[in-house]
Amino acid sequence: MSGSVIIKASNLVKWFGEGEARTVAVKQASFEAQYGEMLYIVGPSGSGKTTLLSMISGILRPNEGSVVVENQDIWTMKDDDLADLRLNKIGFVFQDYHLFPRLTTVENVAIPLILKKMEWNAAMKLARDYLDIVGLKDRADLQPVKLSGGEQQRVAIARAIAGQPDILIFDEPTASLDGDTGRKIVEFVKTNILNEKRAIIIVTHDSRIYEYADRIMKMEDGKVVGYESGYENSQRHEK
Ligand SMILES: Nc1ncnc2c1ncn2[C@@H]1O[C@H](COP(=O)(O)OP(=O)(O)OP(=O)(O)O)[C@@H](O)[C@H]1O
Repeated sequence: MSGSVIIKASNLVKWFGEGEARTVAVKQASFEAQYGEMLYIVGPSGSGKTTLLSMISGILRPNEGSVVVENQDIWTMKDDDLADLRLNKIGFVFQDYHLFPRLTTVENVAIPLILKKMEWNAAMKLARDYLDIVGLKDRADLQPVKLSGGEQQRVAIARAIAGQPDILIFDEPTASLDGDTGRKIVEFVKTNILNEKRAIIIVTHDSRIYEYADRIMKMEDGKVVGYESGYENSQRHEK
């Protein structure tokens, strides 16, 4: 499936507020993401990255334009179908992990499985397997507060992949991590989580991880203004 389109966003427009208070956050943005690719979205603060992500993941309805995910035009779907798509096809890893502090790490990872109505014991068993994939099987019964930032990030990754999403979205994955841990996480994700049935989208400001991108899409002032390859970009940063 590598090379074919998993997300096609066309002419997306989103504004907030009305009249003089109106801010147009995304202005006619179009792009495609492909199966098997790690696509970065970069750009200055306020350039519309989060708003764009919210529209392609079925969270925020665009004012104009369309989003097609695996051949489904998501903003024409019924609410229930859109909720199913969000649960089954899209996984989010948030900058501050969003782990539930009172649950153990394995319970955190089991959440999407329970939401998909898997029986409790089976969900916990599978959640342990996902923790094993991210190298944290021995931390399964601890609460998140006992883990380092990099470990918590890996728990969030295990939880996101437990839902078996085709599209995995990371919002600033390295922002709370030191440079070395951040690079290791992204390298891990590229080697172990990305495959040809899946796409990974990363919003980041962190040029230290550009080398892992297949493509870097640049946004400015609500618009997509160009692309670079991760390699070109890391070469430039090394000069
Ligand atoms: N809910 C909202 N209500 C009003 N304005 C908003 C809202 N969300 C975003 N905006 C505005 O839309 C513009 C784009 O914001 P957005 O968060 O998408 O940018 P960003 O590139 O993700 O920024 P950052 O890198 O700082 O997260 C900004 O001017 C922002 O103030």
